[in-house]
Amino acid sequence: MASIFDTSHEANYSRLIFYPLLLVTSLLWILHRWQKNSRLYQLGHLLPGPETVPFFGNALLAFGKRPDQLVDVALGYADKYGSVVRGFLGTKLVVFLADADDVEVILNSQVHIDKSSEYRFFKPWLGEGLLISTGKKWRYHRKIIAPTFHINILKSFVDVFNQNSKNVVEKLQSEVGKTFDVHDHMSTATVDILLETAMGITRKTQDESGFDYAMAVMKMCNIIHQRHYKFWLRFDALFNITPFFKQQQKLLDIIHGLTNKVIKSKKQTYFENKARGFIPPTIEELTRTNDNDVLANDNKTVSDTVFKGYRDDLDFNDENDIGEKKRLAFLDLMIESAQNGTNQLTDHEIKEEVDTIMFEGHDTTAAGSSFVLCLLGIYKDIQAKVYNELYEIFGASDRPATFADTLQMKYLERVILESLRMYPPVPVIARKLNSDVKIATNNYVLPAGCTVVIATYKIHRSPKYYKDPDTFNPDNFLPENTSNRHYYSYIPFSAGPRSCVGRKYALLKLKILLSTILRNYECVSDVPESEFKLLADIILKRSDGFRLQIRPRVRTPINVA
Ligand code: HEM
Repeated sequence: MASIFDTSHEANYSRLIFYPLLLVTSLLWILHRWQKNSRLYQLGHLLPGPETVPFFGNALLAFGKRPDQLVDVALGYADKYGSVVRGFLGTKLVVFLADADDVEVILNSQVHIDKSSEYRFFKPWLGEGLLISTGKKWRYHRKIIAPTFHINILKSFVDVFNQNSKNVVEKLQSEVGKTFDVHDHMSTATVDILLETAMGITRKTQDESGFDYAMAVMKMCNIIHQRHYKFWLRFDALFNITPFFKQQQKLLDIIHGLTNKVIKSKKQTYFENKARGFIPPTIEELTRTNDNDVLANDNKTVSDTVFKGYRDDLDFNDENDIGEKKRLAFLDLMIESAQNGTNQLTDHEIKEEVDTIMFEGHDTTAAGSSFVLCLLGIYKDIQAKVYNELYEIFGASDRPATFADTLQMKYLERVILESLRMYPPVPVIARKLNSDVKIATNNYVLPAGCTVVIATYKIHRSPKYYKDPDTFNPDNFLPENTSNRHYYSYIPFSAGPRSCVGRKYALLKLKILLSTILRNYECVSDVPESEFKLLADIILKRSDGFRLQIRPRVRTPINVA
């Protein structure tokens, strides 16, 4: 009796395991067949790339790798397969492009402007701001935001850039004689500058909330970085049960709390001023150019030439000095034009744009300036040439830089551009295709629905466009070397209609910040480039830290061998 009972119990137990297993296997088989028959899969497999395994595609290739190892993994595949490489992350097709002709097809298009799904991690923070919005909304907002970065408005920020650069120099005094991470200082300075230029919050008017905001921006960037390289954090359901989610909520309360508070108080001030008969100048008035202004060749920056083939909506330095104009932060400009009816932005949309500018303008320039200082610390002869140029402009004086001075910093500008070539702060750009695209390489067709990753870092290091691409050489940006180079072989700020609106702002700020530091300190770095441990999440950084030493500068010209 007992043995009969045991046998039927075992049979029940086997059935309990067998049927669910059969169901799961059948489902996986159906999924696999569906995957194999899908258009994305079939067209994707016509592109070069590593062997795939069922369900995972190529996702396992990145499994167990540290974020700093992923850069080498990705570069290894690019070396093996060439300028077009496909990979499957499960059912998702990702195509990496590293040829300027192919990249131009995507970036120069008015159609392929949608960001890839990875950008959704920014949504709780930036909402539908310029970085992630698309379609009509993006086009409308871009039309409103681009003029607020007009060169005349940027000129009015020169004092802010100078004052904050001076603050950095003072803070750096405590680092003399030590080895320290210069990125911390660049990050703080960048947020301070942004608080003032984007929101009009100065050190004087800033209370604790300004400092908390700066800290929250830095920590939010960190959480988003984690979501990019920790695979499981990509799923909202999992992310929402981790401590990161709670931390994110708190940080967003601080960030949005301050932006909302500032918008409210700025609007109130606007109405009070209006009642007293004071109307601030409009964007049109601030950016109006004088027809008699002649474009002198001396007023062109190196980047005016480098970026002239970008076909974007940013103006050039096409005028002489416009004289003293009132300084208005981006937020003031947006409020003013919303109130006078020039734009239809709601307070909520203005908040999203200000938050976007705070994010985009922060980590990018902090990383960019840190790379420049470390590279100059390594290449002393190049640093000497930069200093000699600064000495010619400023002598031994301590006077702040003017906009006209920045136009004379041609060698420094080449150094910045070269640093952005070798270490582009945004190392890749990702787009989602809504329709098929034929690219120049082998007439390959990239199918609708795939994600295109433009491998800026790889293009910038291609021997096809740069002689000795792994050597730091600011002369790569001499006119004779730039004139015949493919425009899309240099895209640190992206290019085309969706290029970085902050490009001119960034270059002007970098010139003032870096020139002020270099007039006061000599940089020394004993970590060669070969030992940089690059970490590419959203922004390219060094996981080994931006270690630097500084010495007070002896203000005399340096003999360059
Ligand atoms: C060295 C500094 C910077 C670099 C290398 C850089 C690079 C870039 C790149 C590559 C993009 C395109 C991103 C993409 O398509 O995924 C972008 C977009 C953008 N950047 Fe920058 N950026 C810098 C500084 C700034 C600054 C200082 C600001 C503002 C103050 C800014 C504001 C923006 C905005 C708003 C967008 C979105 C534009 C759009 O989609 O229409 N950036 N930036």
